[in-house]
Amino acid sequence: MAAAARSTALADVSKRGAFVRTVSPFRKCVSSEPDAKHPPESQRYHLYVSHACPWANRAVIVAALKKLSPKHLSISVVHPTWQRTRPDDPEDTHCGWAFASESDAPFTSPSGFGSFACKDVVPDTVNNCKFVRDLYDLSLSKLTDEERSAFPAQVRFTVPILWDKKLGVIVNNESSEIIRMLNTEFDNLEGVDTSLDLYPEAKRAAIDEANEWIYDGINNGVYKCGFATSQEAYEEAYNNLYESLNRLEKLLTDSPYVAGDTLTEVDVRLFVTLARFDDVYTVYFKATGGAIRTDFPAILNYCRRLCQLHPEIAQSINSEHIRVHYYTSHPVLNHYAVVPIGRGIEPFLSEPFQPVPLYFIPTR
Ligand SMILES: N[C@@H](CCC(=O)N[C@@H](CS)C(=O)NCC(=O)O)C(=O)O
Repeated sequence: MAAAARSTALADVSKRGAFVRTVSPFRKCVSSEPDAKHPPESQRYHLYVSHACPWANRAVIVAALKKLSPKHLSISVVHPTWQRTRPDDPEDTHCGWAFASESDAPFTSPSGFGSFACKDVVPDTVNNCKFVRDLYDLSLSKLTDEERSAFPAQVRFTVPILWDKKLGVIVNNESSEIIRMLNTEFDNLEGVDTSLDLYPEAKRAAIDEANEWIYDGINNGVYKCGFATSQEAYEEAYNNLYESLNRLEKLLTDSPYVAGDTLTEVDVRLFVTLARFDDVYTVYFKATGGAIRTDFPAILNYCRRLCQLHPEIAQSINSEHIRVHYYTSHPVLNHYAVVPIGRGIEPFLSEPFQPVPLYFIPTR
């Protein structure tokens, strides 16, 4: 059965060494339509996230911007360092996200190195699980035979997860869909910011178009660089990444947000990758062609605008979890779990942002 699949995204590599992301299998929706299986209700749903994970960071930002969390939506935050998820079974070497309490002893890396504090973590008070994998097992055990047969053979135990506390199942584990639900489906609950629409009708075509090249070149593009297992696949991903960043630099020289003059979901989806770029992707994922704070002034200016005008975005960044996770969780990439000293993006965001167009180019 699907729950038996025990590897992680690092194993998702094609014959020619290119990273190919596995499709998220839980794709139900919270919906305000009559008779919906998962109707919007205050405190019915729970978000499982990692502060290190860019995909989960999207959900944390949208929940905060819409004023859904913590009043209507509760959240658990895993420890940044992956652990053996079946430590008593020598045959089962899967490593993945683990829950912890702040009072727990520090974790070591899966290869047994380092000491990483249980700081800024929130345990699983909904299901009392020790590992994110356990949540998938719980939810998979409730599938009907028909549903199970439609499930992929390989299930990755990923975050974010949107969990239905009433039915005891995962609703959805795909961040791009979770943020759309958070954006609209809870708007009837008290105190939710209904004036904020991150996917407005009039901008949908522009948002969809930008999401596509930004996902391929940048969000998933950094992973294609970092998880490639052949020179050819890495170089292809690298070229695509820097072509996309140059395209973005040009766009943001003239535009305050990616899709014009207001914040939309494309900015949230993009920012979470930019926030990890300099401390992690330039080193760990071999993105050596330029860093945001030194080589992309318009992108840096845009990050400042996002964080200063939308403080929920700035508050969602946890540079320590980010660094600790990447450098300690994949022994195959960094066996000794030595974490490079990082400066974090935060100190670079406080300088006032400039209006656009960023550069005045005289016509003669
Ligand atoms: N397409 C998913 C991707 C989520 C994802 O890959 N999350 C990573 C963390 S950055 C994860 O949980 N990986 C666990 C694993 O690969 O086993 C989404 O956008 O929600």
